[in-house]
Amino acid sequence: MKERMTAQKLKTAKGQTPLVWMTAYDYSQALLLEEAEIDVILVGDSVGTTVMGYDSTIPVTLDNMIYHASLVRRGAPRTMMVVDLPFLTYTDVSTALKSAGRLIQETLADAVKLEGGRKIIEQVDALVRHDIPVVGHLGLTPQSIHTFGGYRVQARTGEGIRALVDDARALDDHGISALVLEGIPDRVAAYVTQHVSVPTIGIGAGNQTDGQVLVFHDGLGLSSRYPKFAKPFADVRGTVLEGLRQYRAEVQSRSFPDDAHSYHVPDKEWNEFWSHVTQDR
Ligand SMILES: Nc1nc(=O)c2c([nH]1)NC[C@@H]1CN(c3ccc(C(=O)N[C@@H](CCC(=O)O)C(=O)O)cc3)CN21
Ligand SMILES: CC(C)C(=O)C(=O)O
Ligand SMILES: [Mg+2]
Repeated sequence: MKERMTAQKLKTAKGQTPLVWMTAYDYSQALLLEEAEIDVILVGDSVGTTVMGYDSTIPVTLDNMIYHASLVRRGAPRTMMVVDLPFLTYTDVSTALKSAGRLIQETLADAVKLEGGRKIIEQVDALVRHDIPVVGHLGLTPQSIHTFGGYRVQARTGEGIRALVDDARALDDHGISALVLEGIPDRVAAYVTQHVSVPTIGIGAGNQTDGQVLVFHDGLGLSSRYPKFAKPFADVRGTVLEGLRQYRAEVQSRSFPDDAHSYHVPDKEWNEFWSHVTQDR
């Protein structure tokens, strides 16, 4: 049996075999990820786009995250679980402590993830001081979609790269356990990886980070639209559609259910019933 990942062990995993993270949002997905020995499960606020049908992560609430994280925890009791703090739930130190406290206590999450760098450094510092492991998230941070004006690759200018590196250093100095780098050029992610002490986890950040994270639906071919960085490693959508078409055809042709999928009564019992029916007439 694989040894369980922890916030402490993450730091010693830097520079070793790349870490494998994936998102999950419910019990059945979590069962699969634990069986596949995925290192870390992220309950992402991408639940908003993948499961809830919103256009962005902005409408996702803390109660939504607590609900989904508690389902995931039941399916993967032995896998490290990181949970996203959603939009506007960490605007100041007291709000961040209250939100993260609920997540940790009500879902048994191992760590929380917050988007941003220096502008949320006080919140990060308070969480770490109160013994709540924190994962950082920089680059294309989807909760800032309205500021970015869309899902745009970040840190593409000299000034943008400098700001990202300064944010990464600030988070590292304040005790984060890992850093997600999303939607940035590969060389920038490689540079940040070499200049922080914690493992970097990339998504659309090239292959020189200390690990990768992928949205469940994107990684397994369940999405209808894919960001450029997403690669489906299975065709679950195609397999599901094939099964649904077969089900429909077999119901319509009465080939399902067959004898093997039906319940039966012995002739003797049926005949007894039938004799009473005919007697009563
Ligand atoms: N299914 C899914 N996968 C994700 O990775 C994901 C979500 N949903 N929802 C929340 C955020 C939103 N994310 C996204 C969504 C779209 C792009 C996208 O379309 N990017 C452009 C880049 C444009 C540019 O070059 O600046 C692309 O073409 O891939 C990127 C990240 C990442 N997260
Ligand atoms: C894509 C990952 C990093 C995320 O934050 C999410 O799934 O919400
Ligand atoms: Mg997220």
